[in-house]
Amino acid sequence: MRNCLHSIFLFKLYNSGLRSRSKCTARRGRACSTASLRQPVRQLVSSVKFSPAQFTMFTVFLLLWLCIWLVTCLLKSRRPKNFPPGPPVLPVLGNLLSLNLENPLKDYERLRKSYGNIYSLFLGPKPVVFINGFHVIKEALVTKAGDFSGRPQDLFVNDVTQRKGLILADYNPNWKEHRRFALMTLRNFGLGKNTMEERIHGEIKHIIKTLDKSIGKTLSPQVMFHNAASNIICQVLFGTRYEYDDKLIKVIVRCFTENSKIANGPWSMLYDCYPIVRKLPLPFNKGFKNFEICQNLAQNIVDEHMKTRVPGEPRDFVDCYLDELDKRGSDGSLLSENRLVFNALDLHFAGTDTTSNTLLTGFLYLTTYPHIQERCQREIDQVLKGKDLVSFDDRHNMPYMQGTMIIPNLTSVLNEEGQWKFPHEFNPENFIGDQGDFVKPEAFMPFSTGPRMCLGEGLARMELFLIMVTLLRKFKFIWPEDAGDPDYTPLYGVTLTPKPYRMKIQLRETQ
Ligand code: HEM
Repeated sequence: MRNCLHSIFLFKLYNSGLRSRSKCTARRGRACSTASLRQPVRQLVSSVKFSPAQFTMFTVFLLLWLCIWLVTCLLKSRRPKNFPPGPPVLPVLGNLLSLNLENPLKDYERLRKSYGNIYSLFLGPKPVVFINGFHVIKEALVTKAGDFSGRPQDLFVNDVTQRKGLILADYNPNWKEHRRFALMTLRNFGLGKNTMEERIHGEIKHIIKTLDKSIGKTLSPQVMFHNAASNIICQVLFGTRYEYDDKLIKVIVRCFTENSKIANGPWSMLYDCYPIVRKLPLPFNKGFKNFEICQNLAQNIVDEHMKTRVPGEPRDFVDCYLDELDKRGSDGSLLSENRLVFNALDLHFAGTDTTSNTLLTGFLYLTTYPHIQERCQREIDQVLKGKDLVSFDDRHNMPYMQGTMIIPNLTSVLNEEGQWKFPHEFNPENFIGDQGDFVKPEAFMPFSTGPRMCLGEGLARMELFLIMVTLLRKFKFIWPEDAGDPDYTPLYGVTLTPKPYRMKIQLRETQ
């Protein structure tokens, strides 16, 4: 396994070397005066006259060069010895033609069935190894964590985020320091304490206000859940929430959702495979523009904090980071004002798209499986009785409700035969033990596992539980009669999003 990663790494080094060399040549070319070149070139062209023998030699030379190029491509795209199996590789294209680049999830599953849990593909000329299934993933991410906790540094997303964030940071002291700082600050701001629950309940009031306006009508929940998730993490990061029609947050959330799709889309795949296309005006440039917009907005927020902060009295993550910078001074720390902007953006993105898409998936299934929705509501009524608000601790008495969190991510493990009672069904029974108690199967790893596992898991779990219970207690969610059959196929992106849908809102009769 280490060998596989090693060859990918070498390939990346090779690529980046080529890229920087071609840049130098281009720069040198630009420095020359084009006018001074034109004259000798014209003279050369007019003085060249081919005899038939020269022409034949030239053609033979060209054909020979083409053959050498083809053989080199063929050799480059052959699987190295001991490399995991996979489908036959085409020169230059690799296995790109065997994938649906808009959404390759079904292809990955098909290849897994043909070649086993560890197989390889060539994305263009780049070899990559896919690992699937609970045991293999656990062995890689936990047992051999040191070998598998790095992150590639030569992809579209690295260039967009300028290699300064946390999610894609390589496994190095910079990642370690920023991860430790983020975890510590999240804890200080109430993760696992009542303060965070209060913040989430505060946001739920706004969700309820939006739903109340739609009683008896249908509503597309996408923007509402994205804004709610964004506001919860924004309060921790920037000490503020934004109204759902606020211009700034609308722009940021739009950039996040677009970039989530662009980053896993066909154009960024092209960008990753063929460095030669990177400077061309192709649709992936939108990703750079979107990120720049977010970066400027986040920089403004940080600038505002620098003006209004009281050192030693942090209001939020940004203030904590600035306090830490003061404390460390110039002791060679890896924290910096510039990195603050990128880390805050990473946390904002990671805390928005993920949680909101999970809520959207949850409600899609609950509206289309009304018997499961009703069973959840019976359990909620029974446990909460006269209680005003649900608290995170109530989850211990709601085994069925906890079991509704099915997340179509890390799909190979979350659907794996042998790991689940009903591997291909939306069925909370997957999480119910013989005694009717809540049981979390080992294969439930939507937050990943090992040192790079999600650092917002605690916050996300709290958000999902409190939001779902509160909304299910008050409202009934109905699949509209004229909406046709539900389509559960997710849209592919950094996180999987359900296709846009509408749900009908009713007040529950018990209310
Ligand atoms: C249902 C919601 C969520 C899901 C399913 C989820 C899932 C994941 C997964 C699978 C990873 C590992 C990615 C990798 O291997 O590189 C991850 C990493 C991460 N998540 Fe989440 N996440 C969620 C919510 C959140 C929230 C609310 C936050 C914000 C506090 C957050 C912050 C992060 C960060 C910063 C990382 C990178 C950690 C590192 O590389 O050390 N996530 N998440």
